[in-house]
Amino acid sequence: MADIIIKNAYVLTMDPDAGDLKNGTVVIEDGKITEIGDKTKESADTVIDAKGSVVMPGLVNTHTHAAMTLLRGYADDLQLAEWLEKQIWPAEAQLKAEDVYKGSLLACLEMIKSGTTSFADMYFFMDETAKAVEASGLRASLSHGLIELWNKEKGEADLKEGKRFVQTWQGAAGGRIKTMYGPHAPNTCSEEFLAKVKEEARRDGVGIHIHVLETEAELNAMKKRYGKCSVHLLEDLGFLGPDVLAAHCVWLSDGDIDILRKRGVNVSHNPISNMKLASGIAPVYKMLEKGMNVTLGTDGCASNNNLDLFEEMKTAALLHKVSTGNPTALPARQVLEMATVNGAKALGTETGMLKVGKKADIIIVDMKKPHLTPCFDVPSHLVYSAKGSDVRTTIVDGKVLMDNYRVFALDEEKVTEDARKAAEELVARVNA
Ligand SMILES: O=c1[nH]cnc2c1ncn2[C@@H]1O[C@H](CO)[C@@H](O)[C@H]1O
Ligand SMILES: [Zn+2]
Repeated sequence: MADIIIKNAYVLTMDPDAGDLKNGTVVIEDGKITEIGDKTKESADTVIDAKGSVVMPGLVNTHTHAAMTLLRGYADDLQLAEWLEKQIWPAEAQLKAEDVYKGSLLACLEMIKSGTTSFADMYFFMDETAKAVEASGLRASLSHGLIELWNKEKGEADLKEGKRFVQTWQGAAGGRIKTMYGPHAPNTCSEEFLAKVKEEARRDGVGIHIHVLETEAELNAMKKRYGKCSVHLLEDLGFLGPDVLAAHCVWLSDGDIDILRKRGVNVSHNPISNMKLASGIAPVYKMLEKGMNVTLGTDGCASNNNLDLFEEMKTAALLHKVSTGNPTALPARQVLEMATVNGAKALGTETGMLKVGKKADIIIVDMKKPHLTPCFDVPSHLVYSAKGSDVRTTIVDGKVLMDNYRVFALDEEKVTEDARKAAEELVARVNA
C-alpha cells in the first residue's frame, strides 16, 4: 500500500521526457514518487483529490537568509552599502541564538505556505536554522556565513564554526539537511581566506555558497585591490566549480559568463532584491542562452521583502523582457524550470521534477480562483497570475506539511507571534 495518492490533477512534471498529464495521478511511497499516470490500481493511507488543481515539483529557493524575516521592512529604500553596513549589520550584532530560531521558523512557515520545499541559506547561529528546518519538515542546504573582513582571527574563528556546523549537520533530519561553506563575498573575504575555505569544502565534500558581483561597488573595489574582478579572482584561485552556488552575479562581463559556464558554477538570480537595492540587472538571458544553470532566490526578507518564489518567477520573467527589449525572453516554462529543476540541480537534491524514483517534494496549486480563471495554459498562469498563497498543499520527502491550506508541521499562530515578539525586542535592543 502506498503512503499518498494525489488524483484528478493536472500534473506538471517538469520532466522533458514525460510532458504534462491533463488528468493524472501521482503515487508516493517511502518519501519517493513511485508512480505517475492516468490512473493507479494502488490504494493509500492518504488520498488527496486535486481536482481543479495543479500538482508540480516544490519550488527551490537558492538564496536566502531565513532569520532575516525578523528584519522584514526594517530598513527600506537605501543604498546597499548603507543598508548593509549602517542598518543591517548593527541590527544583526544584537541577534541572539533564539532570535535566529524564531526568525527561521517564521521563514519555514512562510515557505511551506507559498510552495517552497527546499532552500539554500547563509546566516549566523545556524544550529538554530537547522533546528527550525528539522522541526518544519522542509529540506535545506545550510551554511554558516563567513565574513572575514581581513581580520585573520575572525576568519579563523568563523571558519572553525563553519566547519563545526558542516560536521554536525551534514545529512541530518533524515538527509533533508545538507551543509555548505558560506564565505560572504570576494569583497568581504581575503584571497587567502577564500582559498582556505575552498580547501575545507573540498576536504568535507560539501558545496560553497557565496555572493558574487552583486554591486558595481564590488566590481570597482575588486579592480582597485586586485586589478581584476571577483570572477577572475575566484578563477585564478581554483575556487570555481559545479560545487559553487554564486548568488546575484549582476556585474558580469561576457568573459566572466564564459568562465562561470566553463566551470559549471550554479547561479542564484535574485531579481527582486537586485531591483530593490538597485544593484542592477544580472545578464540572465545571456547565461541561459549559453546553457548555464541559473536558479532563483529571494535573498533575505530585508531586501525583498518576502519569500514568495511565485513573485520571484514573475519578476524574473518581466525584468529580462524589458531589459533585453525582447518579450520572448524567459518564457513561463523556462522560468518554472529555473525555480524547480535548476534549483534542485544546484543543491544536488533528488527533487525538482515529478518522476518515478525522485524524492517526493511536491506542491498542489489551487486553480479555482478568480485570478486564475479561465486557464488556457498552466505554466503561464503559474508564472504570471498565481501567487504563493494559491498553494494549498505542500509535501516534502513524502510528508504532508500542509494540506487544504492547513499547516500540520508547525503551530502557525505561535510561530508568528514568537517571531513578532522577538523582532520587536531585537529592534528595541538596537535602539537602546
Ligand atoms: O544582498 C545582500 N548582499 C550582501 N549581504 C547580504 C545580502 N543580504 C543579506 N546579506 C548579509 O549576508 C550575511 C549572511 O552571511 C548577513 O550579514 C546578511 O545580512
Ligand atoms: Zn544575500
